[in-house]
Parts: sequence; structure tokens; C-alpha cells
Amino acid sequence: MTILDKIVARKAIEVAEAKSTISIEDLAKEPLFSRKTVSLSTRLSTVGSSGIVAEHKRKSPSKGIINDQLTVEFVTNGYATAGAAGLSVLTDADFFGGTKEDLHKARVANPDTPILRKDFMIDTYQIYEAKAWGADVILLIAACLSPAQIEELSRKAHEIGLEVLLEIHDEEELQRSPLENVDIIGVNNRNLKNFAENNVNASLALADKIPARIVKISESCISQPETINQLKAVGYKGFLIGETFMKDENPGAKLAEFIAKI
Ligand SMILES: O=P(O)(O)OC[C@@H](O)[C@@H](O)c1c[nH]c2ccccc12
Repeated sequence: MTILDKIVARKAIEVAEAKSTISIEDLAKEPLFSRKTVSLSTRLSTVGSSGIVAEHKRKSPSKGIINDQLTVEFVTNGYATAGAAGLSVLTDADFFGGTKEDLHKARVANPDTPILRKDFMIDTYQIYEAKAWGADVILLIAACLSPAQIEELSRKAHEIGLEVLLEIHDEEELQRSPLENVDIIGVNNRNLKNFAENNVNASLALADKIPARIVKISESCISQPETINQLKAVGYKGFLIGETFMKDENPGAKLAEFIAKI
């Protein structure tokens, strides 16, 4: 069993519990559900955008605790002020130490910045949660979804006004994924099945395989400003970065320093 299998098995239990606590109808009545979302893909395509999607991440299965000392408002506001094009907020509790309150607080602290709900989506119920908690974009991870699930989840997201970031790790995942309702493709440099990593080779290898009409972002394992220029040269418009900033006591200041070098 891979770590991804474990996460998804746990997620199915969590979703069943959540469904018995609050119905989709009630989620749709939450104040943020009717908020007009902002487009991450548009921000990333805007001339002059830093392209950086900065992540709030307390811990991870591969790294353990990264930083659990800061408030989500301090981190996300710092990121937005430093020039992040968007924010990513982990809401998975057991493996990444996130909560739905993190997303809600990030939204309230940053009303106009696109926010990605970073979680393992396996059920349309979670799409409603994402909207109710203040997200603009959802993540779909091809490695744990069938083509039919990708189709259904992405269609539902668009139906309720959320954008879709489809995460892939290799060409096989790209080829089998229905892309009709996908706004952004993210190449995860880290393999979620075994956490082998530490370079951006996956992004470099897949760059020219991704249809040009879809905004491309490179995810994970980015620690050097030079890497951004290398990725931009092959067409990437976005860069999802967590650990490099989170391990600093002031992630926003770290991001500002990073942006000054790209
Ligand atoms: O901390 P890093 O190496 O900069 O990575 C950020 C982000 O890409 C990573 O957290 C991530 C990418 N895809 C995911 C899917 C689930 C959980 C986490 C992730």
C-alpha cells in the first residue's frame, strides 16, 4: 500500500463522516458559498505576475513538521503582500495538519487572492465544501482518480464556479485524463506514491506534451529562484511552492526575497 493509498482510504472515511454531519444543501447555504470566485488561471496569465502559488503547509508525510508555530493569517497575508499570484491552503488534517478553518481564515484575510483548496478530492461533496469554505480552485490528483472521476469532479467544480487544477506526474496520467473542464495542469515533481524527488525533471519532461491552451504550473521541490527561470523557458506560468517558504519563521519575507531574484 502506497502512502497515497493510505491517504485516500482515510479520506473516504472522513468524507462519509462529514456527509452525516452537514448536508450539501446546508453547505450551499454557507455565506461564502455564494461569493464570486476569482480566477487563478487568469492571474497566472497576467503579464507581470510572479506566477508563484505560495502554500500554507504545517507538515507533510515526507518531511514531518515543517512549521506549526505561525497563524494562517500571518502566513497567507505575508504571501499576498509579497506578491504571490495565488495561495494554496492544505485542508487535510491527518497527513498535512490542515483544517477547514485554515481555508476559511485565509479567505477572510485575503478577499481578492485566488485560493486553492489543497486536499485529496474523491467525492463531489468535497467540491461543495471547498466553495463553502472560500476556495476558488480545487485540486484533482490524477494518480488517485479514474478518468470518469476526473470528468465528474471537474464538471461539478465548473458548475458551481470553481476552477480546476489537475495534477499529473507522468505522461500516462496526462494521456488518460479528460481535460474538457481543466483550467490548469500541474506537474508534481514529487511522486506521491513513493516521495522520490528533489529536482524538477518531471516538469521539464512533460512541458511540451501539455496542450498549449491549458495553463501549466510546476509543483513541489522548488527551492532556487534560478529554477523558476528554467521552468519559464519551457512554458510554465505557475510555480507551487510550500516548504521553501514555510520553513522560514517569516514565510512572506522569504517569498519577497525569492521574488526579488526572479
Ligand atoms: O513543499 P513543496 O515541495 O514546495 O511542495 C508544495 C506542493 O507542491 C505540495 O505540497 C503538493 C503538491 N501536490 C500535492 C498534493 C497533496 C498534498 C501536497 C501536495
